[in-house]
Amino acid sequence: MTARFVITSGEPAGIGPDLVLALAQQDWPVQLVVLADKALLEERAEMLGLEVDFFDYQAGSKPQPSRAGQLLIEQVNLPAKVELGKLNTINASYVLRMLKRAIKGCMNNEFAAMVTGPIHKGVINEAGLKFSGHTELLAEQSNTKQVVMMLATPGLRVALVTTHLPLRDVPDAITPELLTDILNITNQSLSEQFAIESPRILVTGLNPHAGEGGHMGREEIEVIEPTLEQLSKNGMNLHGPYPADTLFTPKYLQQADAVVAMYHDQGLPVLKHMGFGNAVNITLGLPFVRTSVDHGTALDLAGTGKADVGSFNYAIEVAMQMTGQE
Ligand SMILES: NC(=O)C1=CN([C@@H]2O[C@H](COP(=O)(O)OP(=O)(O)OC[C@H]3O[C@@H](n4cnc5c(N)ncnc54)[C@H](O)[C@@H]3O)[C@@H](O)[C@H]2O)C=CC1
Ligand SMILES: NCC(=O)COP(=O)(O)O
Repeated sequence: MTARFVITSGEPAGIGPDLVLALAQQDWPVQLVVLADKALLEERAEMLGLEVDFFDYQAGSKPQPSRAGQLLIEQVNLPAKVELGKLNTINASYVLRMLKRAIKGCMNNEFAAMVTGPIHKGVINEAGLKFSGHTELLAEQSNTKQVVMMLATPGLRVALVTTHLPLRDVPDAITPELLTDILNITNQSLSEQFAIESPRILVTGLNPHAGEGGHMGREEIEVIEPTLEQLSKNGMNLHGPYPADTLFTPKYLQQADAVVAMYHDQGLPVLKHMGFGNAVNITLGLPFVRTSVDHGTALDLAGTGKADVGSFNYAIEVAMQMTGQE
């Protein structure tokens, strides 16, 4: 049977609406159900000069592959009119309603996967709604104790121990328990969802030169090394901790199935330098498949026709691979 994926269209003032319209320019072997305000998409399609026919999604209907020129929509009402590129706190609830609807549909198997468009974390917080990111919301709403953010581009996968928190708080957040969970989830997901036998995982240190034998920080000696030792005894194929500036060189990466980095801006700039526009963000450890774009809301590009849809397409393709559609 054709698989049905739910697509959240993201921050309405950004490029999310443009990207979902771009998805409708080609056929897909799965059915894509887009959560959005139809009037917003109609207006954006006109601006971009795109011909798209909109159809209303009927839950319970038989899924059919999505066809070029057509978009299946579930209506989500926008509280306020959108000005291109201008964030509006009143519309923050719209973004969260789409996400919660998608999560509910994935949890009850209405959808085989969710693919998310970019949201703006700042405006949601400005609206008084505490929000760190999709990753954290997905864990909370699906009652999952721990998830892993992993970005992937052909030739490199980077999973993170910590995600959206101030840099000042990172060292204290890296405990043996958290590191153990992150490595277990990453290892299990690479084996089961990516069919990699005994994945070879390289782990970064936290400090410059991985602490230089304790002279530049002791987290490697006190937390990272003992955790890797323990998990290696259990049979995991782990290597490190390596200085991040050594690990992210071809000699090391050629032999890696994934890198586990300690924090967001230790791992992601390297991945984006290598594959921006052709990378995907995957949340591992959830009871369903969730993929997303590698970029943000690009407010400067909304409605211009200059947004690159490469990462969104790749996010759908990876969701198809992960759900056995390819
Ligand atoms: N998946 C998600 O929901 C993500 C959301 N964000 C959020 O996005 C917001 C804006 O973040 P920024 O740091 O400004 O990053 P950004 O990715 O929105 O923009 C950075 C630069 O890349 C360009 N760019 C981004 N996507 C593009 C695309 N598809 N095609 C062509 N050019 C593109 C933009 O024009 C800008 O010059 C923040 O609130 C951040 O938290 C950031 C990353 C991922
Ligand atoms: N850099 C990735 C990012 O910030 C997206 O995070 P999330 O919203 O998918 O948790």
